[in-house]
Amino acid sequence: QKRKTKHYKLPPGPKPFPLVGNLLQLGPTSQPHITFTSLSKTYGPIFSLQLGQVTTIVISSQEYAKQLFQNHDLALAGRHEPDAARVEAYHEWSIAWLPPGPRWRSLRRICTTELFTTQRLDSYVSVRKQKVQELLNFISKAAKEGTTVEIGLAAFTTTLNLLSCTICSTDSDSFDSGLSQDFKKIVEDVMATAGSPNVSDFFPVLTSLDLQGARRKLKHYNKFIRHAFDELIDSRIKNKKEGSIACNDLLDVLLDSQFGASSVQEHRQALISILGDLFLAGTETSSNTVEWAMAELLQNPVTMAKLHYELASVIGPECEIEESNIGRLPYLQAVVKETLRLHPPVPFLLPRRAQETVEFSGYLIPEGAKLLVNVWAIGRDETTWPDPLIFRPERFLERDIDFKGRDFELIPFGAGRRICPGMPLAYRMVHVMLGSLLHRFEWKLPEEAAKNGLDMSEKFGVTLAMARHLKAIAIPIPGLHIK
Ligand code: HEM
Repeated sequence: QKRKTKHYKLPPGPKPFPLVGNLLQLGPTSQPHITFTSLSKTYGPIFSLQLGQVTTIVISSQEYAKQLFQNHDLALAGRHEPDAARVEAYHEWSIAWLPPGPRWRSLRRICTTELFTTQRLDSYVSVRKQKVQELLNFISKAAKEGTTVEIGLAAFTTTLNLLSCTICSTDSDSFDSGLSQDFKKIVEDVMATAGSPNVSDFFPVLTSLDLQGARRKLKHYNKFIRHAFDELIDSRIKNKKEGSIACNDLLDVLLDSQFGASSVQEHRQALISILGDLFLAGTETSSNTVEWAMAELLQNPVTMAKLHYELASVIGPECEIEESNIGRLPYLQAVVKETLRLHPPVPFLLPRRAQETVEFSGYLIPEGAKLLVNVWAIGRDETTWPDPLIFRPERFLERDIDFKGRDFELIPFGAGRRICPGMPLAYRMVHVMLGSLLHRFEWKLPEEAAKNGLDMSEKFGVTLAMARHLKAIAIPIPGLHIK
């Protein structure tokens, strides 16, 4: 390999200093997606950085993303898991952080065949419908009482319930218990901690010092998460022993599979990591999408009116939006795509590791290098998107572009073998939640936000959240009555 690639060089980038590499030039950045986008304007759509001991290659254009997924997907499909993901060996059974070996394949296969097939997802449609109805009832109550709705939290609670009834046939929370608020805080903090630049990741020799306290924080959160899943698993095992009717859901399948675990403890560790992956990866991403979409709609009344019109004419006042209706709502789909373009919930695809040295479009990607795909930059690239900063869903009515991993200018779920396996469920949840909020209610901003403008700043982590959570006032649409 070395002989074959000796004529190639790393992609261009700022000259590194000894030992620290380019770390000092980057400065303390709390928004790496923005910093890296401006670097791409200087060094081009593929550039390299030496971040401490780690050679890092950053891709910021659809052309290079296409190269990656079409020509080098396997060689570059390893993961550069952050040190934070290694706490209590979480990464050893995590679909998100495992390298693409037999263990990753078997865990991913179980999830895709037992959870995300159309047939499996269809079998839980009516339970999910019930959960969306609870969301509408909650908002209806807030509208009657004249209180503002924290959109992200309402969407998060619903997502949590939609996921838990699909994965383990249980309700996680009701709207007034406060549990989902605690869980949301934990997921937000885990995402921010795992995604933030960490000295331990740049200098693996310093890992044991945990200079930024990331391990300590994650240990604390793990305790809460582990406790919640332990309770869930123990109660299912007890029910099974007592002869209760099998739920035949993913949790039953996971309990019955060994997937190579060599002891009871290891099996439990595997269950915690898999459930952790699904709940952590599935909640914030989906609820943030609804929150960003609502924030954009509230600032674009004409777009909101068009969406109201589509929902009123296609669904009508008597019916609720169902998952099977999504295909008949092209404007709703365009609004979701436009939201995912401007506000990709995962701004960088999860960091990849070169499993071997690769010649990549005339450049060298050395074995072990870290590869980042800046989805945020690709969605705002002015050579692809006219007026990229304007929220204009119509662009997706004019061009046939989808986010399923074939159109590399829109890859909020990634592409290739590591594409998000939860996409089919996220697709249903996000469209139905957003569509229902708009079908049943008019929305306005509280006075202060209406006067001063909405704060659209971002909080960076593995996921990209609104730094100030969106609050809005719901007004029931006349003539529509929530049951
Ligand atoms: C709008 C919602 C969502 C978005 C935008 C999203 C996006 C992503 C992205 C960008 C990745 C990384 C892909 C890569 O590195 O190439 C990913 C991975 C993953 N997502 Fe999602 N996701 C969403 C919802 C969900 C849901 C609902 C679930 C499950 C319940 C889920 C489970 C996962 C898992 C397990 C992985 C790791 C896959 C692997 O590394 O093999 N996601 N997601």
